[in-house]
Amino acid sequence: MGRRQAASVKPAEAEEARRTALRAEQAYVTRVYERLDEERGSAEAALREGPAAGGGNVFQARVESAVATEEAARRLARLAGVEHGLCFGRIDHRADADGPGDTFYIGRIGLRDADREPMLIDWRAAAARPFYTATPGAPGTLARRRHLHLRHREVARLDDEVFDLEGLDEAERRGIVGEAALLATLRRGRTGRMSDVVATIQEEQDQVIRSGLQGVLVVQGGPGTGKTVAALHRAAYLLYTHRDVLERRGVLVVGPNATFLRYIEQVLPGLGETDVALATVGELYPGLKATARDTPEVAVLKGDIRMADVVAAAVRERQRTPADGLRVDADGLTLVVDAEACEQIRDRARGLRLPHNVQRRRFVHDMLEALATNRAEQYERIMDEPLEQLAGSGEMPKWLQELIDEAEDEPLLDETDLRLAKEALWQEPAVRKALDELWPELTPQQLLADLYASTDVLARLGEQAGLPGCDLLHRPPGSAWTVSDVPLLDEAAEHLGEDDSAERARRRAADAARAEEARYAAEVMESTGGTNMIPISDLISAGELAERHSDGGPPLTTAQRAMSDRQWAYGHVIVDEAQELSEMAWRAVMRRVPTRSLTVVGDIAQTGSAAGAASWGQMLDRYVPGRWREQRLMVNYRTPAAIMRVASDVLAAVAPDQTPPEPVRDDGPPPRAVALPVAGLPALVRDELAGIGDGAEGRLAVITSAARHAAVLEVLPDAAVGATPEALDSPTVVLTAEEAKGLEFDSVVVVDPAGVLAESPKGGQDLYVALTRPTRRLTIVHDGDLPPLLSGSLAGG
Ligand SMILES: Nc1ncnc2c1ncn2[C@@H]1O[C@H](COP(=O)(O)OP(=O)(O)OP(=O)(O)O)[C@@H](O)[C@H]1O
Repeated sequence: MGRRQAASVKPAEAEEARRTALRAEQAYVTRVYERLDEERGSAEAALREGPAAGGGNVFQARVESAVATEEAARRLARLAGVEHGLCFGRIDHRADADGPGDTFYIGRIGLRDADREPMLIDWRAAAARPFYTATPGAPGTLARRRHLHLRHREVARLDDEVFDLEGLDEAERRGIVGEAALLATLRRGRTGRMSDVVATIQEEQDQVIRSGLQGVLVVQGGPGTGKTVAALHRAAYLLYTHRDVLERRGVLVVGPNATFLRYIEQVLPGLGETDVALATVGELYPGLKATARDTPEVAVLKGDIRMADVVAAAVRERQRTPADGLRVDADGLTLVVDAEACEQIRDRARGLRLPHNVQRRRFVHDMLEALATNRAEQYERIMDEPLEQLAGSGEMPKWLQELIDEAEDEPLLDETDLRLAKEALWQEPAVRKALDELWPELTPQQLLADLYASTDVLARLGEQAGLPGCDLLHRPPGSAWTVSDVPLLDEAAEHLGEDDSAERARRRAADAARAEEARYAAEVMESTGGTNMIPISDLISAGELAERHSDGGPPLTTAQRAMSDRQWAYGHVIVDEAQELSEMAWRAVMRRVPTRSLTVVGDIAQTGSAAGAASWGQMLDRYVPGRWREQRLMVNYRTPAAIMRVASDVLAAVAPDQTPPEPVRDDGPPPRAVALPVAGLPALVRDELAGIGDGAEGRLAVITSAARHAAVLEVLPDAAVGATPEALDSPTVVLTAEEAKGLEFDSVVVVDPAGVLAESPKGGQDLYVALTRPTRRLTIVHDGDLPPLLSGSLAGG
């Protein structure tokens, strides 16, 4: 870290200097917190006061104050999130000929004093950048970087890195204090939640964080290189730098499972950002929270890009024409539309290039017209029969013949007749049934459930799309939706258009809410003196006022609005553990960010899903051919070197073309392998928990093969299980390797490594993932032979 100490300072002097420095920093930090309290106070007051007392235009004021209140609420949320470690750094620029160098304090947010002078620089501001980028080799204009470690509002410790001893005055030189801030942070026990690293961001991470908003940035890095944490800081940085666009359009973070999202959910609020949408792929389709997983074979099929063609074909299958024409019994007649006309009507509807449910309106309209015309023709024939007999008998009166001759040139049905006839026919159950069968209104769920229900259709459409084996997707109707179904539902929704009936219901509910608001707004008008006191030009109608006030609850945040709207276009999307996404999942993600402004975070060496990525190009070139940029993170901040040696042996065997990251830590006990039946786990887990502290801080995960999962749960009944909310809060949790992805624990016990290897769909990546979860201790438990690829770097036990 390139820290140079002032070696000549005597210990007593150094101690006194340290105390003086601490006192000075404490005084500054106290002032900063006082300022934070003042800002909170004024935001709270703005919220409490609500609508500003009316001047001449009470309605305009009400609307404006609603906006101000929303802003105050947002500001309050931002201020509430930054209490912990508000100020964490200080940079001293070198003195030069013009005088002493500037000193800046760096914090989670920017604060100015009552005179608008900066007290705290937001870590994302350009002025804070040297705090992250200065190195001994390239210090820029910095003389010193100081880390302030706070405990609540107290300054507990200082760490200095001095780049230019000459650039500091004598008192400052004596006051140089500290131990490398990064390593101190890394050695802390895990709390079950990811925390921000805003005080110790490393330079290669800083480049990721501050990379431009436009285009696709791939952050490729081995386990523990801080990809996730850097991506989250990037979200906060982008929101700060491009707030105008991103606050409106929103930022979405896609993570591998709900536990992972919970694990990271505190990072952004701690960085002052509370309005970011977090979702798994299983939650991308509003209204659904799919968590069930398919077998690897099925997941591979559902994730294949050719499924897009299968879904498109499944929709076309539902736009039928009867081979012998349509015949419907209605009104005592059998109405007929011949096969050729049916096909023409279908093709006309298809030609609209609109979604199926919208095309359906055209199809129904044209079919009703054809049926109505046919009915009129039949009626005419019926009417004509007695007339023809009359004419044949030669007894046709002249006046009647003239009328018949006149009518010859008139259309069978005029516009009004046609409309009425169509309306009448649409009320006929038999007509509706027939048209629904030919071109049904469909929800994505119906389409997919019907497709999965038919082995024949699956096989046929799969073959047509060049994707054999689709009959494997067969399953009974009513089965739970899986994560791999969600991109297919999304695909189907694109073809079908929004569900018309659901949309109508939503509109009705919104209308009702608006009516209620309008009533309320009218009451406000009345109680505040009526409309005649307000200049007409400034008047906002009750309806308009209601419109702006949502439906009575707290206003929806951008993230909430975005998450409930399938067609929302985000300003930026971050995909974590992105190597796991299938081709179809990428389609669903890309749909949500038409500007293609994305951060893609992952590690090809950790791809566990059989449908996941073998390379970034495989997934991204389709959307941004050759236009994505890659940044690599090479340093592992999580896993100590001895444990990484074991993991690296596995990586060399399962993915020899991948390079493991370089560990920065070299502490902790050596990893060990223990020959032990599952029944011996409770004692081992007890010892391990004792080894990582008092249990209040330390977290332990037992990562097991699926084969041993049930047996492990039986002997560890108190442990939390799987990707559940408790998983992060319990001292011990039992997980599969897939569930452990992205998480970390002080101690990890890997049970049945041979099983984990054998079950890994890609051939071993899951074992690599499991071995790279610990921050301090690793124990491998086996009851058969240890797989040879593990024995090289392990101590027996
Ligand atoms: N600059 C840093 N300062 C302090 N801690 C850091 C820093 N960078 C990373 N870490 C810590 O290292 C650990 C690993 O980070 P993170 O989970 O982001 O890595 P990752 O690359 O996403 O790993 P994986 O691929 O295994 O999911 C976390 O505890 C994180 O807080």
